[in-house]
Amino acid sequence: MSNSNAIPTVDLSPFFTTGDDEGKKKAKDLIHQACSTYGFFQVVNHGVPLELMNRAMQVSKTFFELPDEEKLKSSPASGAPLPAGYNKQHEDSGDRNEYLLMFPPASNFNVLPSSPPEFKKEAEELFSSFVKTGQLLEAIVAECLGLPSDFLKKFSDDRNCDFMVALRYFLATDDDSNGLSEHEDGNIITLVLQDEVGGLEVRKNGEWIPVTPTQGTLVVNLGDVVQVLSNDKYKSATHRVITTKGKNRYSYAFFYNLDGEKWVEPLPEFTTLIGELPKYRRFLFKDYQALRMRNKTHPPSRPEDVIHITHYSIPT
Ligand SMILES: O=C(O)CCC(=O)C(=O)O
Ligand SMILES: [Fe+2]
Repeated sequence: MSNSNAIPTVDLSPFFTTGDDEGKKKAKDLIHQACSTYGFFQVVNHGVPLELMNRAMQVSKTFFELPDEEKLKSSPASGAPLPAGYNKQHEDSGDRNEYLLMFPPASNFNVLPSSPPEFKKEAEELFSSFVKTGQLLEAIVAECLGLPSDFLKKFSDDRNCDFMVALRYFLATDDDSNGLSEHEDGNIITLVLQDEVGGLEVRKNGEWIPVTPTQGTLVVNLGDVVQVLSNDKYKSATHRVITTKGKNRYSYAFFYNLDGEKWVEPLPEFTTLIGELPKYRRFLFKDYQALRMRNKTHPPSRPEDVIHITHYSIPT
């Protein structure tokens, strides 16, 4: 892999001290470059303690290694906006993984495993730590876009909509290595903690670039909401996960998300105020989230019928 294709790693430590304007500028330049082209970067010194990441990864492994009947005790209850609890992908979905989805620790929707006993504590602590990093990144991304640092926070600050998924990917076989099909995330910003197995790939200039795991590093990608608000100035990253023979991949994905009642559309700063036409029509975020859920629960037989953000594109 040539250096020009490496996913940049950004040191966030300047944002945890005062006075390091040079360091902040360097970080923002890197983030701006990555977000303008393909929407993916990695961060170090992001505020999530290494010890916590390791403990959370360990409890996830212990949970997923339990027999199915034990895991199924955490099956989702009905009525939640997303299936909070343990889920195995349908055979026909093509995605070879199982996952446990959770909302913020205080949510009544959560169905967290009682085994291993430490699962709840570690996962909740990881969640809360991810929220803080998400808030920091939200402010940085706003500034990189040339907006006030509290712009996205003012746009939507309902942290009850955030969710986190602990994932286990199955082993690759001779003819199947599809862990998670190529997609873009629908939210604002996603954080991924991956183990040492690898398999996450991002599409850049038509090529799939592996995001090589490094201890202590978090992967960051932008979601569709930022792409729409910025009228395509920043990209929602296209990514996928490839499975590995003989090794399960474990990861946590944290979705810094939007209040479902919010209307999303290109901001005037990226349209009327600079003389550009909007590339998307406005939509209610919960409608988009429901369409995306339907993609998963009732996968269309033809790939071109899967709903992406282009569903709201205005033809030029
Ligand atoms: O497991 C990963 O590394 C990525 C997960 C992901 O892309 C997703 O859940 O949307
Ligand atoms: Fe994703």
